[in-house]
Amino acid sequence: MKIVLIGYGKMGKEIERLAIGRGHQIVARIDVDNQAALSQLSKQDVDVAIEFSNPASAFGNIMTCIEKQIPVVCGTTGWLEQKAQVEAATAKHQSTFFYASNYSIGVNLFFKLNKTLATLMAGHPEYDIYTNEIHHLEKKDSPSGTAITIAEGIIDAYPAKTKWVNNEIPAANEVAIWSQRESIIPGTHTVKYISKVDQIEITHEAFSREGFALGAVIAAEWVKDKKGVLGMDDLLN
Ligand SMILES: NC(=O)C1=CN([C@@H]2O[C@H](COP(=O)(O)OP(=O)(O)OC[C@H]3O[C@@H](n4cnc5c(N)ncnc54)[C@H](OP(=O)(O)O)[C@@H]3O)[C@@H](O)[C@H]2O)C=CC1
Ligand SMILES: O=C(O)C1=N[C@H](C(=O)O)C[C@H](O)C1
Repeated sequence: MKIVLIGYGKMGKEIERLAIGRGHQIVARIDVDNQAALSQLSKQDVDVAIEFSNPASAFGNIMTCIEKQIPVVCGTTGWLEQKAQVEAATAKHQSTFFYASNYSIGVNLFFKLNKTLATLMAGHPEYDIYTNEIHHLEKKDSPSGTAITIAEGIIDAYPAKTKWVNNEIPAANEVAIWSQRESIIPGTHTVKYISKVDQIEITHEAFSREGFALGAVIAAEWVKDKKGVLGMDDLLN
């Protein structure tokens, strides 16, 4: 498979290592110093683009791919207020857009566990809900995309909660996400239910970026001949 990497930072380099190991070819690496190279590519040059850049540049990069009908697998977080525009453009250009806030298989299992736990706990208001994410000091967005997905999962399953807040004391209808930036931590997410007498806690801790990168390459292999707006639920089910 011919892959273009958009964003050649920590994730771009890890994806390159795993993609080459699985027999794929990297035909271009687009980063901040050669952004124009993306507009010169056509769908004949590339099977799929994998986009891990930053919150400010993701939308433009994705739209360029969609307009060229290059299938794009995006992992960049912190830009999702523009996702509806991307979905409309995908339909208009009969193109392909795959998105996940987290490509790790373990985290996607954790998302399911989180929803099941929230369903159980919805009948036990004596427990307060607490969620926490810890990431390395270079992370640009807060809260993490994964933490937002976790909070949305709780809101779906726990009728008394209708919105999330970040790093502020929550009102009764709010899920608090507490964000922490520390050292080189690849990504740790915790959900706790705390009562006066005990607590229930689930945590996913990534030991490296390998799980994220492998999931993105598997998504690229799966999506290359598909059309429409897709995500991890489509891939894993
Ligand atoms: N969904 C998932 O599973 C995961 C998502 N992520 C997300 O992926 C994104 C990237 O993470 P990470 O690799 O750690 O970040 P890095 O900062 O290490 O890499 C991002 C790279 O993109 C470059 N860049 C900046 N502007 C552009 C542009 N216009 N076009 C192309 N590249 C550009 C940056 O250059 P410069 O540094 O010079 O600005 C940098 O080299 C983040 O949003 C992060 O939250 C991360 C891990 C897993
Ligand atoms: O920036 C990161 O590093 C990560 N970002 C994603 C997020 O915001 O959830 C996924 C992972 O936690 C690593």
